[in-house]
Amino acid sequence: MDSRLEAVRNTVLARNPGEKEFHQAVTEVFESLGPVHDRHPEFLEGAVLERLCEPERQIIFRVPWTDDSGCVHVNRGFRVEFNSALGPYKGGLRFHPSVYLGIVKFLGFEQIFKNALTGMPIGGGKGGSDFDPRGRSDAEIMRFCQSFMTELYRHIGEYTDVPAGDIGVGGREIGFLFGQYKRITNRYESGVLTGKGISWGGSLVRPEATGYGTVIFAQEMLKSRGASFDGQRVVVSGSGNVAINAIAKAQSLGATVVACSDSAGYIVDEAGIDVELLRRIKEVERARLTEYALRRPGSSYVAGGSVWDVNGTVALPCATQNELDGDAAAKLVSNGLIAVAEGANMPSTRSAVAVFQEAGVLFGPGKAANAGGVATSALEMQQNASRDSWSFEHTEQRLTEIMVGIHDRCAATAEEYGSPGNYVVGANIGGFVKVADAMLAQGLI
Ligand SMILES: NC(=O)C1=CN([C@@H]2O[C@H](COP(=O)(O)OP(=O)(O)OC[C@H]3O[C@@H](n4cnc5c(N)ncnc54)[C@H](O)[C@@H]3O)[C@@H](O)[C@H]2O)C=CC1
Ligand SMILES: O=C(O)CCC(=O)C(=O)O
Repeated sequence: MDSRLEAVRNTVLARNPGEKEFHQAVTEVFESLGPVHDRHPEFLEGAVLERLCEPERQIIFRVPWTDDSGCVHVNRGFRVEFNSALGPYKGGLRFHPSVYLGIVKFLGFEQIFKNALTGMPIGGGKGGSDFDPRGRSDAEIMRFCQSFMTELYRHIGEYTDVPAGDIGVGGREIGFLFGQYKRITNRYESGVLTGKGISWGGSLVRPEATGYGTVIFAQEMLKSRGASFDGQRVVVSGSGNVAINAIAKAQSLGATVVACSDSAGYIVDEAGIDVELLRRIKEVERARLTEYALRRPGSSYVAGGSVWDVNGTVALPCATQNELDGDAAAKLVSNGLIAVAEGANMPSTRSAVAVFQEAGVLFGPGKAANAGGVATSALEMQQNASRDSWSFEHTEQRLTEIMVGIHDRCAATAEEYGSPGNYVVGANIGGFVKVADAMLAQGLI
């Protein structure tokens, strides 16, 4: 790493002790930015990096709620409003027991660059809670969401901060959160949240957008080498919103997706995953992945282990951070992998990324490859602002144009800064320069 940037990075790490995922995200971005600072000394003079790494605002709050038996629980809620140079803070909410400040900050930091890459007017933020939704009834989820929003409402708004979903937060939770916001404020402020239901201000394609966008990005990478999804053997991790829609899109382009996972194990289905069955099991019944193998002849469930043991030519990690390490990467490479696109945020460890890049595998980092979700959230905000509702075809066309644009911008930026084919460099520099220019233009704030 460039020594000027290393000094800033070390200060950031020392100021934020124990936040290892945030440290990892910061380090990975800084490693790309040396050439930019050679060309733009004004970024150093303006302390852009120091400011960028310090969130504009961090909110931590108590979330008390009662379970169905009347027992009181207390969770912790977070919203990190990281950077508003390009627009209102924008980013999802994660409900998962692993959530703490370091996770929310890594996600919020990544979101700044991702949102800049979309070309839409959105800043970066992220939030969530250490609440574990697993096994909770609808009534418990509703009470938790209502309590969470009873504090969060005073910090968000169409022009301030616009949350959405992430792990553990989907359409059901956004509904409960929106209802409580409306009740407290007495305002039907559609643009305050995205990922809403289609009959009350949501956008068609938003549920599919992250998974579809990841595959569109991967398809563009494959095209750069004269290949396509047609005939590829694809391995996906996760079985949530992003994974299911990535599977659907990859198979619609002629690939066979042979495996996907949850936190307890994975399924293998050599005939290609039956997406409608998977959707029913995960999204309607909210059951475990084991159900899939019980109902689908010819498929099998492997308890524990790693889905990356299954060989494929394309890998789409769509579960969670640091789920694919250097050993798994080496195994995938030796099994014939040609491309990886990250549907999840930072699913590959730094050593995994190094293995892929050294082997010449096409590698699309999450902040570029999974930007279709937040981009379609911005399209939802546009529809809300104009009290309009677009067709599926029109919205999907916009998503496709945005993803192709992100791919091309990353490729062109990597080339311009001397790292042709390196989408990590392209995404980090492309996102950074846009935000840094806006920050300098807006003065010392
Ligand atoms: N929902 C969205 O629009 C966006 C989501 N993402 C990222 O995509 C990833 C997945 O999010 P969603 O699909 O929305 O969440 P989700 O809650 O719908 O699904 C998460 C899935 O990951 C699995 N999972 C969690 N930990 C795991 C582990 N250790 N090993 C294997 N599987 C594990 C869960 O079983 C579940 O199937 C996250 O990294 C999220 O930050 C990124 C951009 C947008
Ligand atoms: O749609 C959004 O606002 C947030 C999506 C998100 O959380 C992400 O891109 O990681």
